[in-house]
Amino acid sequence: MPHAERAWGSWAIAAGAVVVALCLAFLLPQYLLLIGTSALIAMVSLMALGIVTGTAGMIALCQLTFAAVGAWVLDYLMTHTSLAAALGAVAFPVAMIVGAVAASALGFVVGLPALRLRGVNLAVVTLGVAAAADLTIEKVSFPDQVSGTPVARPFGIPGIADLAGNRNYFLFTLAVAVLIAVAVSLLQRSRIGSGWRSVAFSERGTASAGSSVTSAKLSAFTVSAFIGGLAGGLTMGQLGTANYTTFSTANSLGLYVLSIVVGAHLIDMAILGALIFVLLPELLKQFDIPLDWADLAYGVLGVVSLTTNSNLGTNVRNGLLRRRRRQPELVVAGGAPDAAEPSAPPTGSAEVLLEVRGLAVEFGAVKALSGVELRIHRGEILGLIGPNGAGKSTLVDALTGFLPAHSGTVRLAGRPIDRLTPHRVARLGLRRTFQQDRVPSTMTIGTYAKFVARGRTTTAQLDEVLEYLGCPPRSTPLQIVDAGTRRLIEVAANLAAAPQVLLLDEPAAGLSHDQHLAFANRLRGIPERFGTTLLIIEHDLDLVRSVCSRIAVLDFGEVLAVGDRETVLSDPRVLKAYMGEMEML
Ligand SMILES: Nc1ncnc2c1ncn2[C@@H]1O[C@H](COP(=O)(O)OP(=O)(O)OP(=O)(O)O)[C@@H](O)[C@H]1O
Repeated sequence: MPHAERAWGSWAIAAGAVVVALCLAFLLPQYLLLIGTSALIAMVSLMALGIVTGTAGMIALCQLTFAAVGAWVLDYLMTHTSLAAALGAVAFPVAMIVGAVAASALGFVVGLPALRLRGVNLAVVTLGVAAAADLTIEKVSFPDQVSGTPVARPFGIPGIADLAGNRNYFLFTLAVAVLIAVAVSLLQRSRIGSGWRSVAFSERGTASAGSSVTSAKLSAFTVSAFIGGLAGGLTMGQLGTANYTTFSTANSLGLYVLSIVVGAHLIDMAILGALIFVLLPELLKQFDIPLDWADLAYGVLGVVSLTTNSNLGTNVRNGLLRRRRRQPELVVAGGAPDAAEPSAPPTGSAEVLLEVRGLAVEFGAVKALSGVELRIHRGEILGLIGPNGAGKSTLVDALTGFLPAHSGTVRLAGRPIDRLTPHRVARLGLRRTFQQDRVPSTMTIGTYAKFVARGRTTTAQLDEVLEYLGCPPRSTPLQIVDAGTRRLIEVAANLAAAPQVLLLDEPAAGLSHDQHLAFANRLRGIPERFGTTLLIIEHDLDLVRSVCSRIAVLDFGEVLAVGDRETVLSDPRVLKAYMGEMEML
């Protein structure tokens, strides 16, 4: 099913849910209206958590701590200050937003450890935050408990003893939930959302696209905490009062498991999660089963989701949208060689665009690179070859900022870049691709390429570069693209960013023979057509011979030879270095 169709499917489900909720507001009795409001608040919490866990791929076990902060600040402003008297009907929404800002500040702080920690270590830290918050709130208590005055609902809506009050508060919560759903949906489709999805798949891939991994992670935590804080404010309005058990660590854990079960980064699935959240306890009550069994049910569903690498939400979604069960066929790049392409490799100008002097990298006792000197001229394609373990990938890592602990200097168009972070290097116009797959399967080709290009391309230019390299159309989901084609898409996306120099680390791995030939033809035309100078690491010497005018050879971390291809490939030292791989030459 095309991506656009799926997006419309989500909107249709969400719009249908809003209509149903509006109807229910006028049909449901008092008690069910209260449950409906709880479901909407749970939906908001799930959307918030879905940003950090589902989209950005980090574990956060303190989501209700953010809600607690939002609720506490709102409670304080409404019961201990003159805000309500000064602002009247709008005091509640204003206090709710101030509470959410306070929660987002905490989210930023909690996100800081995420810059260094991943997986279970991050889980432990966020769990610690939740436990510390539990203890603190138990000690300081909620302001309404100290004053004995419950929080007044917004716009003069009466309290929970009143049917009209509960209906109006349900509608208020519905309006807030819809606004948040629209905002989250737009964010997910924006550059910021692409950054979250990219960082979940590969931090190196994100940095090489010129995006800051730090910003992506911190923004995910901050936005998630902001929305969590709004959910806390809504809870205060719903209950009028709160204590330390309302936002407990155990409830945070339950919410996390629920988000795993339903895949809450999809907004329609946050609705499903909210329904499970309120209906499961009701069902248990009907059968006189203790409510603790709900936690057990979440636990079992969570374990099933984690072990089967699937979730209830996606399964229900697939069923609702009647998506075909079988895996769609892989999309592969076209591969017929094009006779119209230039036949001689470009030689470039005399200008040195990238200059490497005395570069050395050590991994403990291993000298991966020592005294590397290299000059790449504007407009050329330089081949970098060498036996396995010679230091080729290490060189690309060092040039692009991924190995800060190196000595020597690197200059791009005369500017020193060797102390810059990877995303700064990428933004200055030195881009790279990877040997391993760093292309996130959660995006379409177009979304990914636009993210990598950082606004330096128009849709028409993007289509041109994709077509030039024989890639599938923009709307194709990367999930159904084969591994070799994904590398071509990585090259195309980086070309769309119009870098000065692009370093390609084994770009032809995984391509068929036909695709190989077509790719070689296309590579030769890149400097002239797109103005990008290339350095290519490749084990396939036929490809190197056919596209590179000059070749550099690395062996045991040192430059063994550099010069025009015939001279280098017939150099006896190079032949010796390749002993055992002689048939390649
Ligand atoms: N993170 C690391 N820690 C320790 N040693 C490393 C690390 N990365 C690379 N090395 C070592 O540095 C040397 C150069 O490795 P590198 O991957 O750069 O070689 P390569 O020429 O790219 O090899 P290949 O062609 O197999 O990709 C090897 O001896 C490798 O074992």
